[in-house]
Amino acid sequence: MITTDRMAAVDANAAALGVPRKQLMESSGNAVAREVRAAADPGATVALVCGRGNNGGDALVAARFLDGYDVAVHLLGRRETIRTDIARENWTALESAEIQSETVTDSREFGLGGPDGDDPDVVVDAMLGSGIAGGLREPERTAAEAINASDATVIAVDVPSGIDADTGDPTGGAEAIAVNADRVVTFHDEKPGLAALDAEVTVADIGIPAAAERFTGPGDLLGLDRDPDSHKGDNGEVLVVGGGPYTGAPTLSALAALRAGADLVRVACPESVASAVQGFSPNLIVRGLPGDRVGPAHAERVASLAADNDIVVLGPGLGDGDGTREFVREFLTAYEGRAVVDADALRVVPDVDTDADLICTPHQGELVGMGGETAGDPAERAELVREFAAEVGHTLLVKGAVDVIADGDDVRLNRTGNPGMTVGGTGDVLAGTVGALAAVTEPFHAAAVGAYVVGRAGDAAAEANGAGLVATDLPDRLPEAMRNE
Ligand SMILES: NC(=O)C1=CN([C@@H]2O[C@H](COP(=O)(O)OP(=O)(O)OC[C@H]3O[C@@H](n4cnc5c(N)ncnc54)[C@H](O)[C@@H]3O)[C@@H](O)[C@H]2O)[C@@H](O)CC1
Ligand SMILES: [K+]
Repeated sequence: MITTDRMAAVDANAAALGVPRKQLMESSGNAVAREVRAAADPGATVALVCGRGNNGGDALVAARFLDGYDVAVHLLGRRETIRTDIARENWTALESAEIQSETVTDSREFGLGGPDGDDPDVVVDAMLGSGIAGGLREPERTAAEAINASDATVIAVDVPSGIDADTGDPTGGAEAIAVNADRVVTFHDEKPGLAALDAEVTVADIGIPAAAERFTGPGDLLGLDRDPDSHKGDNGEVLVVGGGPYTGAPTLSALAALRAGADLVRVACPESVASAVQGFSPNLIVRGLPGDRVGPAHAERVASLAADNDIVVLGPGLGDGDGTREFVREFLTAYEGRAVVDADALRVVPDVDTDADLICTPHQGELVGMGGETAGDPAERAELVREFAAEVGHTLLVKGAVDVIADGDDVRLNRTGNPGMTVGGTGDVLAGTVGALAAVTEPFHAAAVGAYVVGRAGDAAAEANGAGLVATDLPDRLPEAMRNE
């Protein structure tokens, strides 16, 4: 099963792997034509009703694969209104090939039949697919009524027009009109909403490489854009809890969280290091905790600070001194929100009883310290991480040459990054980045995107600085790494 949003991400990842959308459209169109051949013998009349998006583009391709059939293409709009270059190129190809095609601009002029007014044997519904928003407008609405009133076998491309592929409900509300399809040929994977429909569903393999789903890619960044109307705080408030023996670690996490898009980043650290942390950047809000180590006496104060933030990043630079583990245990036992847990705080996770939603970011050694297992073979390692995530009941991001992200159900691999990133501090950057992302998206997605963009920032830093790469190079490169291109 794949949702519309995930499908869009996978599609963009496939393009980044060298399989562009136009190539997928060619496969989709071919699959639609095969479905027509399965439904009717050569010589049959086939009306392809095409919208102006890529759903329509799939049927424009199909028309080229239907030699031997009496084909008529109805484009719902003028050529200039076709929304994508690839669909327009396929329209031009049809016109050049002199395949019978007409443009419909006025719904009153829409008719499915040939000159004698008979219904065609097959109608291909390629008006709207995953790009639909709201109920069918004109001329799609009139065309849907005509399709539903005809005796033809109706084959829907990807999803019947007017239906939400994620839910199976009409996009215009319960009573709204949608195409009533006999068959649906959908692409790449089953869609959650199709099973409930009274139609025979075929899933067509369109050549999206499995790696487009298995590995992170630029498509995973889709949907993370800021809402232009958002206010301060809407894009995440992050509390970093750390420091004591180390000052750099919490600072790196906090700066990374800011560069990864958080609106406000607060650092709770021992008073002994508070002014040093503040000295790194005026953009940080620093809250000093009495003493030079974070300990159990601070659990209540940190809990009240945490309540004012969307997410806590727990661990950077905390160390493993007297009382640190007790602090982490006490804090997590009472905390019910979302947190990224890194470094020394990780050891506590497997045996703490918490309602918090955690993203743990261990490297292989820390994973073993938590009680997890690792393996040399990447596929085996991924499966072990998935099983361990299910066991601890949290999201895991296990750092390595290939990072493994798992939440017990899903597993994703990330291969951005480079050996130069084994320098100290890159893990703190990652924890802060994941923290900022987890304030605005789901934990698994946040962990996967975090790994991807920090690796990308590291790759850019390595290109600029070679073996001289240091962790402080990374935060400033995050905004560029998060651009979806
Ligand atoms: N990986 C993928 O996602 C692939 C998608 N493909 C096809 O591309 C389709 C998605 O294409 P698009 O994103 O171009 O979207 P659609 O072709 O579904 O819709 C395109 C346009 O229709 C208009 N529209 C939206 N709601 C409307 C409404 N209620 N009434 C009238 N017009 C409306 C909008 O202007 C929208 O841009 C899929 O359903 C599938 O058929 C395939 O070509 C191959 C791969
Ligand atoms: K459709």
